[in-house]
Amino acid sequence: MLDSLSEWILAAGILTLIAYLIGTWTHNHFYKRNVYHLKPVPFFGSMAPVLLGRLSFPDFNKDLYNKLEGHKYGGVYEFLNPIIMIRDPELIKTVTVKDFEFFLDHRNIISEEIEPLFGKGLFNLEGQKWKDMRSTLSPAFTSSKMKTMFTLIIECGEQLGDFLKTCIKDKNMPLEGCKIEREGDMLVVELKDLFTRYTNDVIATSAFGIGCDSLNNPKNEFYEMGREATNFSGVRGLIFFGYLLNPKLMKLLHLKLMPKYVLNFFRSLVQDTMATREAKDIYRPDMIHLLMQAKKETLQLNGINGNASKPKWDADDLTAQAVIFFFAGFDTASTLLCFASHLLATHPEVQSRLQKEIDETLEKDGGKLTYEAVHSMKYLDMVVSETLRMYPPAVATDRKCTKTYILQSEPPCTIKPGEAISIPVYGIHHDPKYFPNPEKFDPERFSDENKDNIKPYTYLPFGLGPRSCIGNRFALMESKIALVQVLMRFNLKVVSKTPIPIQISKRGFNMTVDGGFWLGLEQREI
Ligand code: HEM
Repeated sequence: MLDSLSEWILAAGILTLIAYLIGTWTHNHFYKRNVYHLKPVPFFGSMAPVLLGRLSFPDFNKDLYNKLEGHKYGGVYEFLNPIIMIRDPELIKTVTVKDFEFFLDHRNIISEEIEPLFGKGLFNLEGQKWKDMRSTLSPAFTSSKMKTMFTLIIECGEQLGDFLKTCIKDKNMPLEGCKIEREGDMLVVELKDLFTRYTNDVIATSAFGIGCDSLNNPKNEFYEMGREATNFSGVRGLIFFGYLLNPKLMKLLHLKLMPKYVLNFFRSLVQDTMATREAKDIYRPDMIHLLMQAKKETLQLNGINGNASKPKWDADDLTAQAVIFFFAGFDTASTLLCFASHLLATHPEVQSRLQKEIDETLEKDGGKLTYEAVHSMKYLDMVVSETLRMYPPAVATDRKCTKTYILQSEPPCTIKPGEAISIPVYGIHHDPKYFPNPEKFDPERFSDENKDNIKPYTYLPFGLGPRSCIGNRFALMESKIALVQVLMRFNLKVVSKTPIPIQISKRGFNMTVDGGFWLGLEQREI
C-alpha cells in the first residue's frame, strides 16, 4: 500500500514514464534512418488534428502533404505506425507501377481470421492469392462485360429518374423512408440518401444478382443489411480504430467488426443464388455469373501471374468478392454523385452546357440512353473527372512493402517488408503546382486540348498500376447514367438547406458533409 505523498508522486511518475515510453516507442523510426519527418505526438503520432476534430480527413491529408513540401517523400506516424508518404509523381510511378512487385499489397487492417468476408476480398488479399483472384476477376470488368452489365444498370437509372418524376408529379405520393421534401413545385432532396439507394441497387443487381428498388421500397432487407454492414459509428468505429492503433493486440482480443447476422445474410444470398442458378441453369449477365465461372475454373487466367495452374476457390472466397464490390463501390460512387450534383447546382453555366450535351446526344438516339451514348459525352466525362479531382472519394491509398527495397531518392531510403507507404491522393489533387487554382471547379482542365498538360501520376482518383481500382469503368458508367437520368429531367438548384460553402465533415473518415447534401430539383421545361 502507498501511504505517503512522496510514494504516490513516485508511482504517478513511474506510470507517466511507462505511458510515455509506450506512446513513443516507435517514434524514433525515421530519426534513426535520417528520413525527414513530422514530429510525432505521443500515442497520436501525426493524427492529432483529425482525431481532435480540428481538420477533416481530406484537409488533414493535404496538411500532411503540404508540411512535407520540398521533400519527395517524408515520414509521418499513424499513431505508432511509421508510414512513408510519397509526394513526388516519379516516386509514385516507381512504387505503383515500375517496382510494383516490391509493393504488391495494401496494408491489411482486418485480417482473414478476424473477418473472412473482408479478409478474403480482393482489396485485402496479398501476394499470389491476390494475383490469382485479380486475374480471375479482371475479365468481369472489361469494356465488353461493362456493355453487358449496362442493361442491368440502366434499369436502376431509369428507376431513379421515374421515381423522381413521380414524386414531383404526384403531390399525394407518400415520401416517408427517403429524405425528400416538397417546396412549391420543387423537390428538395438529400442526395446522399437518394444516390446511396441508387448505388446500392446497382451493386445488388450486378454483384448479388437481385433487384431491390430501394427508392420505392426504402426498407428492403438488402438495403438495411448494407447500411448495417457499412455503419462504422459507435462501438464498431472504436474497434476499427483499435485495429489501426494496435492490430496485434486487437487480433489477440479477436474482436469482430461485423455482426454475425449481417455476414450470414450476405453469405446465404450469394450461395443460395448460385445454387438456384446452377440447379435451374439460369443465366444473368452479372458478376455472380462470373464468380460461378471462376468456381468451375472455366475462366482463363489473364496473364498477370503467368501461373498455369488454376487456383481453387471455396464458397467464402467468392462471396467475399461480391461483398468487397459492395463495400468498395456503394459509398464511393454515391459520394461522387453528391459532389458532382452540388458543383453543378453551384455552377449553373456548367450545368446548362452539360444538359445541352445530354439533350443533343439523346435526341440522336431517339431519347434512349445507350452504352455508346454514355461513353460519347465528352463534357460529361470532363465534369466527372474534375469532380473526382476536387473531391476524390478515396482521399488516400497505400501500399505495403513485400521485399526489402531501396527508394532511390534524396536521400535514398531502405524500406523493409511490412513497412507502409501512403499516397496522398487529395493532397496531390489540390497542389497548385499540378492543378493551378486547385479550389476552382474547372472541367476545362480535362478537355481534349488541356488534359495532356496534366502531369502524369498526379491525377489518381482510382489509384494507379496493377493494384488500381478494378471497378473504375463500372463506377464511371453507373455515375454517368445517374447524372444523365437526373439532368435530362431536372435542373439542380441551390436551396436554403444547401450547404454553401461546402464544408467537408470533420467527423469520421468519409468524404461527406455534415447535415447532408440538400439540393432542389426543378422539373425542366423541354
Ligand atoms: C467513384 C467510385 C470509386 C472510387 C473513387 C474508387 C477508388 C478506389 C481506389 C483509390 C482504390 C485503391 C487503388 C490503389 O490503391 O491504387 C480502389 C480499389 C478497389 N476498388 Fe474502387 N473505387 C470506386 C468504385 C468502385 C466500384 C464501383 C467497385 C466494384 C464494383 C470497386 C472495387 C474496388 C476493388 C475490388 C478494389 C481493390 C482492387 C485490388 O486491390 O486489386 N471500386 N478503388
